Amino acid sequence: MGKLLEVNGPLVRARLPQVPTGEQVKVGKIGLVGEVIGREGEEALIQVYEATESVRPGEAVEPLGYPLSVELGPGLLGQIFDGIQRPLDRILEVSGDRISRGIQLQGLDQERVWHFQPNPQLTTGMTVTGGVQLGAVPETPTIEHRILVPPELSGELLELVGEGDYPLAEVIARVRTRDNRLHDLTLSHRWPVRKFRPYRQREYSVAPLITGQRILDTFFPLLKGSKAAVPGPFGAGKTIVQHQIARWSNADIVIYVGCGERGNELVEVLDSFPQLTDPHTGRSLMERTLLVANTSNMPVVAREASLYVGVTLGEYYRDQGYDVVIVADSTSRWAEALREVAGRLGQMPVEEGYPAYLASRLAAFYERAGRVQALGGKVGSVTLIGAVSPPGGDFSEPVTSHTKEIVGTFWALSKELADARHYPAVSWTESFSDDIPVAARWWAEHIDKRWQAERAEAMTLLTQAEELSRIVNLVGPEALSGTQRWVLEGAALIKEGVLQQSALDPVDSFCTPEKQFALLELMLQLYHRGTELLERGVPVQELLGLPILARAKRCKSDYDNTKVEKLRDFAKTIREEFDRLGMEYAEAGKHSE
Ligand SMILES: Nc1ncnc2c1ncn2[C@@H]1O[C@H](COP(=O)(O)OP(=O)(O)OP(=O)(O)O)[C@@H](O)[C@H]1O
Repeated sequence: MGKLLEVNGPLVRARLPQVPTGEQVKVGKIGLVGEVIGREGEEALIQVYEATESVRPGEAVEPLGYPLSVELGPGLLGQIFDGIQRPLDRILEVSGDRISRGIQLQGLDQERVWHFQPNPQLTTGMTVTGGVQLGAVPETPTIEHRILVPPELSGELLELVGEGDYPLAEVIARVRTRDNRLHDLTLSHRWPVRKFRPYRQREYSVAPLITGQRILDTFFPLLKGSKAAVPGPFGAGKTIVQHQIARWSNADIVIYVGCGERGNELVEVLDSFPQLTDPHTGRSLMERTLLVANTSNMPVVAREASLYVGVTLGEYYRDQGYDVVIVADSTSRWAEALREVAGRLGQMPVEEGYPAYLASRLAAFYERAGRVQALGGKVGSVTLIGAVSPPGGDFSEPVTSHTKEIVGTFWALSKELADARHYPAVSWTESFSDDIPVAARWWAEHIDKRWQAERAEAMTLLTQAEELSRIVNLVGPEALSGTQRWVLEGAALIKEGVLQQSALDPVDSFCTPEKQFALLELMLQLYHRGTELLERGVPVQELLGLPILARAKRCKSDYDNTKVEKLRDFAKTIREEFDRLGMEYAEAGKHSE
């Protein structure tokens, strides 16, 4: 037992000899959750994850003997945890609407029994190592939860229970390590949140995460196992983009970490997620989702822990061979927690009050993304998507600019696009993706070989249009040639017919890769046909007046994902209409000769 010496907001100092940095402690009479973050001689510096009012010097501090860690096992999915893995529904049960402090609750339901099926390939006497699958339980109707030997354990398997129903704490296997120590294994184990879970080797990412959002999948793809950031000024649609990813992406497991965004937004997430259906299975989305949400009564520093809790839970499912997507909202609030702690520790502020280690902490966090071969041999991935909320929408501020250096995909939200009600307001000039070459191989193999070329052509059109719009703003549209005006229309077809996509439109909210490509191809085809006619002397006004242009822009909502063939038929109509127009002009030309 240690003794509290000083309380400084969420940081407290205690006399606590021999307790290592990183260890979890209980602080004060009410037993607040804390973590030792530094030591000076006999004294430990402790970060407390609950409000420390009413805690006084002289009270006890109890070391728990293990680092700040999470409990990993079946029953995680469908849960909503607070930033230190306490289930919110049970917190509310225990304390009512006003969450009291110092509640000790385990992350997982200890009473519930799970139907365990042992791995038939294992026999007693065999040597098992970390990651080997002991068996499995059906966690949800769609996710089989694989029970693995904890990463750092290896030894002789002395016993493995038969098929049956077991609660979490019951011993299901016994292992004797080389030093003759016996280890009882249960359906769950603990893992420290700040330590990445080991794997056998990193693998190249090969497939894009399909989010069903065209601006993301077709224009700025993100591979499964990669890292992305979504920076966005206030109100530019960050939340909707993240919801769309959580809802539609083709990951096996989705983890949403709400660290410190405004309370009402979190309530929105907590209310809306449980009502959503998983489009891939038709079942509740919560069956493959897990939420980690800092409650508003937790101090800012707790945000720091919640991100690590989320990523550790993600790595655990990765080790079972699943593709996991983690959406962190927002890393700016997390960085604010770092700043607050650094300030209280009296560390030298470097950029805008952030400590010098901001960039390295951010990098270390994103480093936990990846596609790996797990210790047990299965391949799984963690894809990290961090929202960033730059104050005033200024992307040069430290968190956004460091994050930009770290991530491979950057989905920059633009206030101007949002103001113009162009949604998703992802800017095509400021966003980037390093994953295009690999994604192109996937698109070529699964959808169409021309994907990369068509994507590049659409981007060129958008860039040309951007420059032409500047001219129009300066000297008016009359200054443009017919071809230039047609370029503007080509870009408008891409913007309105492909990029704009309403999350609220039931037909268009999710777009399959097939339909994404069909739409892109349709718009480019229209543009090419028009260009041909312009070259044959058809005036641009004739083309701009064609009703088929407006129809093409509506195709995204007129044809659902099952009607891609019909969409291609519509493309044929366009060809015919343009051919007819071309013929008419040829005829008219002949007559006038
Ligand atoms: N893809 C979309 N489809 C349709 N509407 C959208 C889309 N994205 C954003 N919107 C509109 O923009 C509004 C603001 O979006 P959202 O709440 O996601 O903004 P935000 O950037 O998260 O805000 P904040 O910065 O306050 O967190 C939504 O209520 C919705 O009307």
